[in-house]
Amino acid sequence: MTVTTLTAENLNPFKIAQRQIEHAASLLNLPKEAVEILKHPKRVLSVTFPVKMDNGQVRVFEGYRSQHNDAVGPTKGGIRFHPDVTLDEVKALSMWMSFKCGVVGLPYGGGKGGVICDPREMSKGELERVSRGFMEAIADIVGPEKDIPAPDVYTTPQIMGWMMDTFSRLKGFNSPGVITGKPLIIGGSKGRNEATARGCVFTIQEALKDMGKSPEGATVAIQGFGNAGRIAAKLLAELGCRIVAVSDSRGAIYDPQGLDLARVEQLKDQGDLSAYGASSAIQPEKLLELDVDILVPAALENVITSANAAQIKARIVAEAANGPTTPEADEILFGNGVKVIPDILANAGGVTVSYFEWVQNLMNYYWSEEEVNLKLKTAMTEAYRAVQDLATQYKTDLRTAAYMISMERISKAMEARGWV
Ligand SMILES: NC(=O)C1=CN([C@@H]2O[C@H](COP(=O)(O)OP(=O)(O)OC[C@H]3O[C@@H](n4cnc5c(N)ncnc54)[C@H](O)[C@@H]3O)[C@@H](O)[C@H]2O)C=CC1
Ligand SMILES: O=C(O)CCC(=O)C(=O)O
Repeated sequence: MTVTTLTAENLNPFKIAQRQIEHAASLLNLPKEAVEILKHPKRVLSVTFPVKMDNGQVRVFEGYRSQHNDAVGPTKGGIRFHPDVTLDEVKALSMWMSFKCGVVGLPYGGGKGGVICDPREMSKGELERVSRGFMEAIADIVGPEKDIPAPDVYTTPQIMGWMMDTFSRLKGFNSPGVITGKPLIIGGSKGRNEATARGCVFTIQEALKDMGKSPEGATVAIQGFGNAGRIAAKLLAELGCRIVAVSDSRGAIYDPQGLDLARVEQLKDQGDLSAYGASSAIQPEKLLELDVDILVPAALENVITSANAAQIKARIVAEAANGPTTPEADEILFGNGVKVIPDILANAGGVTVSYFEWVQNLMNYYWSEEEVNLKLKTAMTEAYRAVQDLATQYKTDLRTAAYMISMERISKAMEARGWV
């Protein structure tokens, strides 16, 4: 008799990122030292900083900045404000940034930051003081030629503006290139706010084309209704898709006939999607299992695991979020013929336009929105095609192919520098 021991799936994002690297490395012929280097961030800074809250009390916040690999160029990646931020999450997010930049061929390595806090419970003044406090705490290791932050979960253009201002004051000169995703008036790029979603939609269009399907009438469920999810909903609806379900941190709504997006947006602005109507409310986790053509996870990590992957009915899973699918779930989805457009490709539009913003800051010359969007379309479409071609060649999934392209690129840069 054989006894099968079921071990719990390891949901630690850092361990997951390392497994993804090892899996892609098994199909490549890279120096083993290069693979070992890629499995760890080069530098991690852990900080605490005091902030005076509105009630007069001082609260000490904790945050991190992880810089994964700078062989290709300075490190780049967002800053997350969320109560569940952990050091291992930030490390993984910085690793995913390196591979994301590699997929779209940007001259950057990966970085990421996070502060353990809940902006939904802070006043505007408290949020500003936390933002400035964190930038002051990490100022020594960031900069336009070192490490360039940007927005991520629960951080906004306004927060980028405050952080840029703090950095500039510390240095004694205006330094717009230290951070991207800024308000337009202080050096932001046209198109950056929509870029993550727009890039994701370009990849969905390519996937649909390969399947011989049209976006017209395709049904879509979107988890997360913030920068990535909300704008993806709008852009997909403009292409003729039917958005049947959306969710946020408070709940999910579903209408098989298609949601009235203008009303959903209005309710989100008022802070309560559930006011859409009781008959449309569904269990948030059920959104992932709806019978739709396209599923867009656009919230947090580890939402598609071995526990629900077999129940996913969507034909395309476009990962606007970072790390929504575990390796075990990837295997199940691939086996079931579900096309997963991996985070490091699907959401690379954000950092691509961040790169355009940084370039514009450095040359002090600004582009039209049309120019930005056209350059973004070219970058995303070419990246998608390269990843799809390699996946076909190796009979593997798109995530593995995307890792292979990036790891090869970073490894070559490390060799050229004499690191390995
Ligand atoms: N903002 C950007 O440029 C980029 C963002 N991403 C990724 O996209 C994802 C979403 O980020 P943003 O849209 O920027 O953040 P955001 O802060 O603008 O929006 C997050 C949304 O997720 C919702 N949410 C939070 N917890 C949830 C849960 N448990 N279930 C359902 N919804 C939940 C929130 O209510 C909010 O609607 C993250 O994984 C982020 O790393 C990736 C690339 C770039
Ligand atoms: O725009 C950027 O630099 C990075 C955005 C980001 O954090 C991400 O792609 O996950």
